[in-house]
Amino acid sequence: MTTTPVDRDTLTRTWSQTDADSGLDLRLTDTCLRDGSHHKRHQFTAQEVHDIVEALDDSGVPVIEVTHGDGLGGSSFNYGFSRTPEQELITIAAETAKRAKIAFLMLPGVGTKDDIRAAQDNGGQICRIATHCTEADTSRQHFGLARELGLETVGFLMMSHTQPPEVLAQQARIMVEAGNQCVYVVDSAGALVMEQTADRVAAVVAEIGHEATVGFHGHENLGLGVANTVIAARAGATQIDGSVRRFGAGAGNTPLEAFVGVCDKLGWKTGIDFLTIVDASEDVIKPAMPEECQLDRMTLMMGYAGVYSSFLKHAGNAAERYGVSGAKILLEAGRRKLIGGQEDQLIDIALMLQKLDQTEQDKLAANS
Ligand SMILES: C[C@H](O)CC(=O)C(=O)O
Ligand SMILES: [Mn+2]
Repeated sequence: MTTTPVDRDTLTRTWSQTDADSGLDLRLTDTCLRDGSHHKRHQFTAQEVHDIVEALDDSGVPVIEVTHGDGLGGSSFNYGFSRTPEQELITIAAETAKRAKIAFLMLPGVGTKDDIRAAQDNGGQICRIATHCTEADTSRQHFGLARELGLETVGFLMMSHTQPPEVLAQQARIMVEAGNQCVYVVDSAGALVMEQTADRVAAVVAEIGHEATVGFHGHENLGLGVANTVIAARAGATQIDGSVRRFGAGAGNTPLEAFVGVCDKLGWKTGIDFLTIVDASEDVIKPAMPEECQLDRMTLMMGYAGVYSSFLKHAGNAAERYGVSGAKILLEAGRRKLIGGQEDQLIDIALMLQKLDQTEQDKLAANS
């Protein structure tokens, strides 16, 4: 393993100087009202968003992300329609939070510049722009606009497990040159294993660490959310995502409350009160979840095969509709290296599996 040693003091200073949360070692973002939207099939009610924001804000969570799971404009036939318009949810979140900043996510090509403007008008303060990790150039004009509007900016390099550290570093450079202030290594598939996380974060820190901050967004599909997040922080990530109770796509995200407890034990200041956030998890977040996020056959397969976590419900739907194994759909999706936006190919795979007999299906799975 090769991890570049990091000057944590310099990094913490970089973002503290531009943010009111100075004094924290790590700045945590809860994403259950965005990543959890996948798990909830985008069915959040206004009341749930109000109650969750209130509870997270009371716990001291400094940033709360609220948007359709696939970002601004995601409410569609392809990704699933929202029960409550996301701009309404952003407005409620901004009106409810007393201290926390409200972040929103957008994927170029799914959301538009007008969606960014509307999200800011409704109280969003942090614009997070996500691209596949080899397509950072598609974010240039959106970062430009966000900075022009005075928004704080964050860039997401999705599916970071698919590229080596040096490619992520080059892509991070493109985002920073476009005006982005923080680049996240995003383990969309929950496929990264410890040192692989550290090496990617360290490479991005080495490339942009003196101009911008670095973040890490983990998923639990191999049960490594907290471990990967700790090692990411040790490698220099100072902005960290998680979702209380793991409320996110696939097996969910790094459980934020557990990570807060770990930070307390490591002496890393997050500004979040452990006891309050544990109560919020039990009393407010749990009742809003359709079910707990599971580490089961389907989600383990996602981590193992490197499949985008938000494919879980789509693969489940296709499996049920065409009477084939959801786990085999996911294995084949991993073999084909599908990325976000290719959800329709899960149906192609299900139809292909339907035509194969059991032995042929097993052979295909074994080659994945
Ligand atoms: C749009 C995606 O759900 C973004 C994300 O959370 C990830 O890639 O992970
Ligand atoms: Mn995610």
